Amino acid sequence: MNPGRTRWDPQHGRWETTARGRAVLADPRLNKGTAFPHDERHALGLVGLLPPHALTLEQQAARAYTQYGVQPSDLAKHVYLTALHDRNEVLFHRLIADHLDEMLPIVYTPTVGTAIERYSYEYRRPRGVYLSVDAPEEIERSLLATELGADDVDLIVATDGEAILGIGDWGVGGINISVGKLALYTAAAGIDPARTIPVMLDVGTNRSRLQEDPLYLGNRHPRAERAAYDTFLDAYVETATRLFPHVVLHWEDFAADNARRVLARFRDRVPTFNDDIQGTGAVNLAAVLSGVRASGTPLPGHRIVVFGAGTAGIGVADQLRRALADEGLTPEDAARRIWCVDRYGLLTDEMTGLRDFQAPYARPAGEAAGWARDAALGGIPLAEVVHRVAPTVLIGTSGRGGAFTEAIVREMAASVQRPIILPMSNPTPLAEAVPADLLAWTGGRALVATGSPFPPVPYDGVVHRIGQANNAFVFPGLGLGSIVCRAARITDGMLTAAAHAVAAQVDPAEPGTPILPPARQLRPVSAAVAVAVARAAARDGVARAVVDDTIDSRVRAAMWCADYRPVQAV
Ligand SMILES: NC(=O)c1ccc[n+]([C@@H]2O[C@H](COP(=O)([O-])OP(=O)(O)OC[C@H]3O[C@@H](n4cnc5c(N)ncnc54)[C@H](O)[C@@H]3O)[C@@H](O)[C@H]2O)c1
Ligand SMILES: O=C(O)C[C@H](O)C(=O)O
Ligand SMILES: [Mg+2]
Repeated sequence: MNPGRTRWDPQHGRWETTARGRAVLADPRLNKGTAFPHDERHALGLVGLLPPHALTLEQQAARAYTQYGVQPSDLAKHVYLTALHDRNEVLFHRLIADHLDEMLPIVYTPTVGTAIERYSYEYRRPRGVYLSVDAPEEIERSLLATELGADDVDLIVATDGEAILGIGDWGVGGINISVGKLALYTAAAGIDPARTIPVMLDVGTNRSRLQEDPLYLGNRHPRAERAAYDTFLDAYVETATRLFPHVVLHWEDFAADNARRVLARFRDRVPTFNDDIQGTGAVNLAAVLSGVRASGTPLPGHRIVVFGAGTAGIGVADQLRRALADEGLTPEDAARRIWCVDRYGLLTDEMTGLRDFQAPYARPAGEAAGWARDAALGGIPLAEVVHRVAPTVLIGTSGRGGAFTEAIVREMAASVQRPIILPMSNPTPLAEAVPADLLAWTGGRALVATGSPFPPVPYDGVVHRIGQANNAFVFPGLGLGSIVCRAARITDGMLTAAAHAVAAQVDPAEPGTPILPPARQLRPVSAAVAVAVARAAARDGVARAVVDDTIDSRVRAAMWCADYRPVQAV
């Protein structure tokens, strides 16, 4: 079977291919299955290879939805969608677009977590590009194997699989988070899937169970030491940006130290962002701003506790601090409104082992001198911090399911009318509290949003819909805006703009209204985020394309939709 050459012809809005027959059906970009019209069947050598009657995309999507519906578990649904993705990309994206609310938890958190854990068992076909720390010299050849040229790639999502959601090191299975994020880019922001690449940066795994598993598909050695790791990442960024000069580089699910280091190393050189630090920081800021509006107290009047001071937690704190500074506070005063609690308790400046990115939030030891310490923990626990600080905002980025206990939440709610409580950890079992409990413990007063999706909670005659404080509300629009304005860098100003754009999409004044928009509005929300991001890029002097009054329509015109395009035999 000769796969032939296939390219997208933007001028005519069609695929051109030298492939014929079964090679066409085997290419998920080209394959329309039973929807191939008769003229294309003839031109592409498909006559006789398909049953005679041609269906429409809508009919195919309805059939696929039925097939999806009879899958016995969420993992089976994920596997079904993955197989569909590998057969027919347009149909996959159409199905997701038609059922976004329902399928988001399957292609994305929480089920993507299970799929990552089960990767080497559920494996059917490869997707994306797998790069190995043991062969940095193969990076160029591997990226070129996609057959994509210099002008063909807008976006790469890469992970090293060390800190997947809150479930830790899953090695090569992490490719599924890159794939899942890209599915969201397309569903939410209409990023053309053919112009993206999911990448697995396989630097090994420290999970011995994977190293010893005969079916494990990744490198079977411990994670590379720092020098080899850095050489590999340098080579990846150098090669990717040389081959694809317009590419935006998205980093996902790196462990905290590498996440910070890698971002700091490249953010002033190329358009790049870390989703867990910056995307999360921005969606959290959106949720806080929206909750703050509902609470009636302006932001500087709030006391914020962040539980879990790692990649996401400090990313969240950094953007809150900037938002407070925007309200006129000095950076020091802004940091004083934020109390961070990590695995050894409240961060204080007498702590040993404080990480450099945590240091700005360390409280002066004197402030907490008389506070109760927990001997087993080795520091001041969350309960004591809540007792002493009386926070108005409580954020969970710890990956510790159930950490916001009834006692803690009741204590918080005793001194604040509308407590803003955001258990952001994923997947679902790791949420610091579940919305039904939070509403029960606060007499329905809590303003809640969660990292993974939760169903609405009826309480005292009001149905409370639960917003999803997930970076999915930010990264798709951030990517789209950056691509459309050809951003040379991704600045803090672009992230703040994204947060404000998300917050502007909701009016949480009505009882029961979520503080973030519903997932089914991801597309208009992402368009608004993209416009705000492009404008901010222009203000910050990093937009390489013109950003003027036409930016709104240009963003919308750039959004890809899941429809079949003509396939031209050449
Ligand atoms: N909703 C979102 O958009 C979003 C985005 C990114 C991350 N997250 C979630 O946040 C969680 C953390 O992710 P991360 O990438 O920041 O991981 P991380 O490992 O960098 O950070 C977790 C932090 O929690 C601390 N911690 C662990 N046990 C603790 C305990 N008992 N008490 C207090 N702190 C404790 C760790 O020391 C670490 O600093 C994950 O569950 C992840 O899914 C959510
Ligand atoms: O992937 C998600 O659902 C959000 C976030 O990036 C996470 O790591 O939890
Ligand atoms: Mg993540």
